[in-house]
Amino acid sequence: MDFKQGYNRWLTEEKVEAGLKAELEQLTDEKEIEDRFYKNLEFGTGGLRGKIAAGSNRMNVHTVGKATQGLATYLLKHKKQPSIAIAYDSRNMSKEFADTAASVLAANGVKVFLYPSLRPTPMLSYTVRHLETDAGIVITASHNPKIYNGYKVYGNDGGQITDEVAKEILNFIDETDVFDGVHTMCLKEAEEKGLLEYITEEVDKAYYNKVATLCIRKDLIKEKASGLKIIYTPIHGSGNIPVRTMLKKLGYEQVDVVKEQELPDGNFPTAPYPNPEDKAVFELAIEMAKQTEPDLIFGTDPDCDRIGVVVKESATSYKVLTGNQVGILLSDYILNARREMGLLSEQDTIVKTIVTSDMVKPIAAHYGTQVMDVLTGFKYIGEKIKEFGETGANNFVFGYEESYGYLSGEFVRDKDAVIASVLIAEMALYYKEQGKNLYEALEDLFQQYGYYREDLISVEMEGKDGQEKIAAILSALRDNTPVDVNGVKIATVEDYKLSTRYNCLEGTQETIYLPTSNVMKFILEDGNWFVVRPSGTEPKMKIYLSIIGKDLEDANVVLNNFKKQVLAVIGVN
Ligand SMILES: O=P(O)(O)OC[C@H]1O[C@H](O)[C@H](O)[C@@H](O)[C@@H]1O
Repeated sequence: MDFKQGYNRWLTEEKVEAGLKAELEQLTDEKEIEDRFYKNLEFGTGGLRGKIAAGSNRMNVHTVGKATQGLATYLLKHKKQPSIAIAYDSRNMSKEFADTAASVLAANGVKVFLYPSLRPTPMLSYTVRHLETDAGIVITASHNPKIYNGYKVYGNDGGQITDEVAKEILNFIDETDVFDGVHTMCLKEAEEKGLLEYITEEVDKAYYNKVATLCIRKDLIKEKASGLKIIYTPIHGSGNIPVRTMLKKLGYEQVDVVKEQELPDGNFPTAPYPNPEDKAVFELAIEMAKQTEPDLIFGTDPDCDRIGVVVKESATSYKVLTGNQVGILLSDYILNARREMGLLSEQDTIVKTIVTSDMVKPIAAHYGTQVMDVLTGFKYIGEKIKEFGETGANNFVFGYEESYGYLSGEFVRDKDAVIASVLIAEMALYYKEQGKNLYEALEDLFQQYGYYREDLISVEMEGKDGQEKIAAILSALRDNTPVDVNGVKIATVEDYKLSTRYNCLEGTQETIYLPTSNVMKFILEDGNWFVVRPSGTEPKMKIYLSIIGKDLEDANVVLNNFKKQVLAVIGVN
């Protein structure tokens, strides 16, 4: 795409929104202009995600309008009178983009159900199922910094759209001219014509009632919840009301919210990177904890699909558990509680992703249950829930990713930090009754199943050059496959692009039955592994590492060494 042509068109086109045009007129840096116009913002299975700014490769009312026009065309092709639910989070421009999407859909005759105020992403997933709409949209860039926004599309099953559907929608988007091809209707007119309805509290209530059904040790909660001291931070996002409502409903009376991070604010003033993976977002919560000594500290990201848990490690130090560690704790807790309640069955299945720790495997084996691996992305876990519903061969009990996403139950088909907060509170309460905090409970699991440790290295690679560099690194790994890491042989190479699992020791190969993706996984003879993949949501290459140590200290040493060795193998430093 000739970026100069695109730039000139946006400069001269009448329909360009005045603020965006003014922004474009100010641009002088040729590289910046190229990056904004060398392509259209990509629409993939994750929908759109990009910087909020003017340009064809940016998030703005025009690119959102174009994507929505493509989506409307897709819906109308498959259904005579389609309907859709729309939610948005606390980000800058989220409400505006939600309104733009509603306006375009209504103009195309699609019936829109729009939330009147911010809601978590998982509540949209629920709403699609509850209102039986044909699709859903959430405006959010999840945990990304404030300059980003995004647009995720859901199917009528409440899960994020599949690769196939995304491709079909993309074709319609590509056929749409960003200015002349997008229909719009003012929202007032849409309401009058019955094409727009605002979603009422009835849906919130139905969702809260469903979440309450996921508690396992119900008596324990009834008797003891009021004694658990919790510090919670919504990190300026959409979790504040739903998480507190749920905790209150269940009887957790002692919930202190971090005041400075309580209210929605798209500038994330106290947490520039509003990601519960980042310890910095918990600094204020930890300060509070030093005064009040709570039993549990946790925080949810802006669209409340991710959750981070902080534990007290020693008298003075607090630590954010990794996504893997919370997943391990919850997996064991859920299976154990199900066993105690007589609910456990061989069909019980935990679904995780290929970049998530394998420590859950011996745990599931201990309870006689199963673990299934899928590609990175919660949509693949959502797809499994759907498949289990169809075949009846498995019973979905829990799904999680190392990236701080968890889900139990079947009425939501995406990671849900409201649900996770309720489960984590119940788990903390259970261990409190045993005289342990979550850190001690985790230590017990390590002792029983092995000292699994994981790490994630994210290498920033911005723009077009960055994309090319990541592709080149993966090609090099594919073409000149490493044979060892510091003398330890690589036993298995999984290439998810070619769908092959190669046993390097025996020279045999089998097929991987997962959708294709440009991901390489290397499993060493000693069971340690690393994975390389491009992030689908940020300009980053991600390297995931997993090792098993003899004890906590050994695991730290092994992990540190492994990190250096793997970086050397990949040729990144
Ligand atoms: O592709 P990445 O940047 O690693 O992000 C991967 C993550 O993207 C989104 O947040 C999805 O909802 C997650 O399910 C997924 O894990």
